[in-house]
Order: sequence, then C-alpha cells, then structure tokens
Amino acid sequence: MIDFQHILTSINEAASNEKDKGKIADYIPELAKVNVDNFGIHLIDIQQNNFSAGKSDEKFSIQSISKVLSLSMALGLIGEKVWKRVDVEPSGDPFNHLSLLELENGIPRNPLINPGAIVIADILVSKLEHPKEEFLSYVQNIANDDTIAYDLGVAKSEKRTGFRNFAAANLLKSYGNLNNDVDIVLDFYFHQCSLAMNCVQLTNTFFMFMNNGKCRRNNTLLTISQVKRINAIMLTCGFYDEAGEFAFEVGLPGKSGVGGGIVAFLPNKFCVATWSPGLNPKGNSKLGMLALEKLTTETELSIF
Ligand SMILES: NC(=O)CC[C@H](N)C(=O)O
Repeated sequence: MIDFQHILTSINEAASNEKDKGKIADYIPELAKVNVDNFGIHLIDIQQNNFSAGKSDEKFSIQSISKVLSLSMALGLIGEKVWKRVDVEPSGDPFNHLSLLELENGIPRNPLINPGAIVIADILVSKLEHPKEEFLSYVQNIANDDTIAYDLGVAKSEKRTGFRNFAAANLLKSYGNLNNDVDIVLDFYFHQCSLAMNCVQLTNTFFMFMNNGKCRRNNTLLTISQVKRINAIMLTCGFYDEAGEFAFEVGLPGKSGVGGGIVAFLPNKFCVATWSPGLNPKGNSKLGMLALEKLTTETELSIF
C-alpha cells in the first residue's frame, strides 16, 4: 500500500526548501499580487481517500486549466463538430503564439492553446443563452461545489492587458473561424480563465477525467470516447511547448495554468493538483512540475 500522505508531506517540505521558486506571471497584473512562496498539493484516489500538504485549501486563478472544462462542455453541446474548427496536434509553441494560426489559415493547432480555447469560447457563446452563468454552473455541477466562482478582479485585469488574445481573436475572425463579436467572446474567455479554485476543488473537478467520465457522485458526465479524446489532448498538448517534457518527467495527462496550478491524473487510480505560483520559462509552475515528477518517481505510478 502506497503511503501517499508521507510522500505529499515530503514533497511539501522539499518545495519550501527550494530557493528558486520560478517567476510569477505579471502580464495579468492581478496575478502578480500573489506570494511566490505559496505551495499546496492535494491527491484524491479512486476510492475518494484524500491526502493534502501545504496550502491545498487556498484558492488561486486556474487560468488555462479551465480550457479543459470549456472543451468538455463544447463537446457535450456539439459533439465531433468541434474538430472542424480546431485541430488536435501539439503546437510546440508557447500558449499565446500566433504565427501558426496564420500559417494554418485560422485553424488553431489544439483547444488547449489560447487561439483554440478562444474558438471553443465562441462555440459556447453561440450555443448558450447565458454563457458565463451556464459555464459556471456546469463546473460547479462537475465538482459538486457551488462555492466555485469567477474572480472578477482577475477577469477585469486580463481584459485590460490581454492584447495578444485580442490579436488572436481578430485573426480568427479574419479567417471566418469566430462567429460572435471579439469583445463578447473574449469577455467570456477572460471570465472562464479567472475561475478560482484550490487544489482540493481542482482534484474534485478533474476526478471525472480519471474516472471514465463519472464524477464523484457517480453520475456519467462524459462518454468513454469523449474522455479518451480529452485525456489524449491533455497528454499531448496540456503543457504548451513543454508537453513532451511533462510526459517525460511525470508521465501523466494533465493541464497547467499561468496562475501556477497543475492538475494531473492516472486513469482509474488517482487525481492530483499542485499550486505554486512561480513559473518556469515555458509558463508552467516550476515547483509543481518538480513535485509531480517526485510523486510519480517515488510511487512508480504513471501511465507508462
Ligand atoms: N497559460 C495560461 O494559463 C494562459 C491563460 C491566460 N488567461 C491567457 O490567455 O493568457
């Protein structure tokens, strides 16, 4: 029997002793206010046993992690038609890169980089009557937690400085791959990214990707085929141009965000979330990646 609690406690200790904790994302001014010393980790196993260390109950901005949830909702609404507007290949480029979009005629490489997520946001804005409210309820329902909310300060802050996202949305529009107004789609996208959760809530939300589409209450929210597709995209595209490195070091599907969160899971075994706001040069949490590498190395549990 693996002693998860012992491993998480030692990961937390190692993180607090680490001198170089990475650099906080400051292109969204509101994110720059967070203390770089924060570290939290939480793991839930398939039997719903919970293990925690550090600040696992402190909320942070999940940012790009939300892209998995908007993709799930869009797949539920329009099914395989999603893939007409966004591809499923790793980009090998930073999350906010634009040149590929131009080279590939406005079809984003995948739904987990910004241009892809903006297309997904456009789908949700088209299909939902009250997109922000309905997306939030969708997430609350998955997690079985109606305390999950948008951080309106973060959404507003990103709206003021999200110049590259405005550029991406305009480029998509010029290629005919954005049906709604740029401002309306980005307002939705910035709110979606501002979702605040702690590590416990993140593992509760991503439990269904680990558990064949069934959430913690055992309700089926995704089909087996949808889970296969989404998990494959997390493995190949979940860490921008560091997806290969994450698979190599950690060996789990997962997703990161510039708020410093990472969620990853071993299907049918466990789901784990880390939070450490300092990022490495590729925009992934520096200590979060180290923590997960330690977890899968010490437990000898990975998809490989
Ligand atoms: N990688 C991220 O977490 C990026 C999300 C952020 N909201 C952005 O669009 O730039």
